[in-house]
Amino acid sequence: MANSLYDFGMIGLGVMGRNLLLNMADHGFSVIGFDKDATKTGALESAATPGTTVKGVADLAAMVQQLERPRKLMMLVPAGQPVDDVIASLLPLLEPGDVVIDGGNSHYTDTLRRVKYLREKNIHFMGIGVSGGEKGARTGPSIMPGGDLEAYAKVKPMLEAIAAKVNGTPCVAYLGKEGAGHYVKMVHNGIEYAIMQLISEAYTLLKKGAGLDNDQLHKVFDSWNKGSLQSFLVEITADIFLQKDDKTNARLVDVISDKAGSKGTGKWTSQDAMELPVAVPVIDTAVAMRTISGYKDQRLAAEQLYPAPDATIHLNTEQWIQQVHDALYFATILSYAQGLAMLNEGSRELQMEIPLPEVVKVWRGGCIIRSTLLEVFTQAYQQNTELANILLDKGVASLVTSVIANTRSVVAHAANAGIPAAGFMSALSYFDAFRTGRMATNLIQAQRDYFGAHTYQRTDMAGTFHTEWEHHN
Ligand SMILES: NC(=O)C1=CN([C@@H]2O[C@H](COP(=O)(O)OP(=O)(O)OC[C@H]3O[C@@H](n4cnc5c(N)ncnc54)[C@H](OP(=O)(O)O)[C@@H]3O)[C@@H](O)[C@H]2O)C=CC1
Ligand SMILES: O=C(CO)[C@H](O)[C@H](O)COP(=O)(O)O
Repeated sequence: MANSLYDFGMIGLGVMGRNLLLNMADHGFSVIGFDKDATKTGALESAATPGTTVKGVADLAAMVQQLERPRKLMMLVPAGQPVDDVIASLLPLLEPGDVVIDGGNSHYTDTLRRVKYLREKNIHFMGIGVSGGEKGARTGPSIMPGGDLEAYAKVKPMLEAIAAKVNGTPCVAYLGKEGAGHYVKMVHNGIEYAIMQLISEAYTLLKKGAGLDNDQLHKVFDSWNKGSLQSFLVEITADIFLQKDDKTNARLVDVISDKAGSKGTGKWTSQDAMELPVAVPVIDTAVAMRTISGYKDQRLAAEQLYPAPDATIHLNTEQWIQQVHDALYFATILSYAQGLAMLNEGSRELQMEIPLPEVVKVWRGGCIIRSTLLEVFTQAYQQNTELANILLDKGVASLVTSVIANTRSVVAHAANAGIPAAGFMSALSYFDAFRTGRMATNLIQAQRDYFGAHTYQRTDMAGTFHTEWEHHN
């Protein structure tokens, strides 16, 4: 491409950066990518679709000089210090009006700080959440932009071109002010943690409770993926059970260590939810379970100390599979409900103006939490754009009601059989509290007033009251 300038630049040619850039090229944009590792710039060029314009360079200044003005650049580097390092290296090379996008999983408070810092230098900075993993980035991710509307207008045609499509509609929309894009992506990941935890519980309930082997588990999850549980995570779970290990004759899932890692977005969701406050106990539980998974030595020691009850579920296998299906459906709805309630409250508290009807539409395709349920929620928000919690929608309520009895049965059986199912239990407990008009928390308020003169409100008259409680023994 002698003498011509490139439409778009990418910094960081790892899993996401390389694939997103190739996706842009496939949609007719001329692109240039920078990575300090020359093997990655070479790999970028050799992976390009013939006929597309893709260049890889190991010199940041050379990349910036070859971009069309105003420049449009994205970085896909690890969150935290690397993002600040890239900004510091870029700043002397940029001009007022240039657009810099952070497409990684940055914490929204870092994004707020960077937006402010770069605004002072007349550089547009946008935090954009991208979901879909390696394959999604290459063929159509879900994209969650937030921040500067003027900058968004400049990159909107490109983002709409590369995003996943659902019925022809691109899975990208402007999702609010300042750090909103990264806030929405953080909560997306919190919901992702929750649903992954629930699927792992369904797996253990079927495996330990009913003795299903990997082929049977594949069939169950595959059939679930053809019905009301249809989703990306259920689909890949079905695949996982069939994968053979190339080092042994075993199925790969059986030789993978049970320590689950994390990069922090689930934990941030829990932390920020506590801060607001808004209750997201299924997400909290999912984060905690990954933490407990790391206590391998302690768990092995405890296994010797505390013999497990008989884990067999004494129900007809087909009946048990149906009950676990229903419990997974129930708790998945609860996971979305908690995440969306957090977005509602976070948007209000932080004045981000996040449009929830758009969020659920953007999540319908391309992202890790895409599922047929997002269509249900899209309809719910069409009925009421101000819905504080999707559990208050009548359509959602009828779906939840249809599976509640089986969910209660699964939770009771899991408790009796000693099979850990904290996600299901937590979803059910949240639901039972949420649908209770008068909880037992009047007693907590009485205790607070008893020991700390924290006062209380009454059910029968307005005002704030304190009692000198009598000590009765
Ligand atoms: N993988 C996934 O499924 C998803 C990841 N994300 C997020 O996207 C971002 C990128 O992730 P991913 O592509 O998986 O990560 P990778 O580790 O595959 O790639 C990161 C790239 O960033 C480069 N890099 C690291 N530090 C710097 C630096 N200081 N300056 C310049 N370049 C740097 C690395 O270069 P080098 O190796 O040459 O040092 C590498 O090419 C992260 O924030 C991640 O959380 C978002 C959605 C999905
Ligand atoms: O953003 C993503 C998916 O949406 C990334 O894959 C992220 O790394 C997942 O989180 P974790 O690594 O903590 O499981």
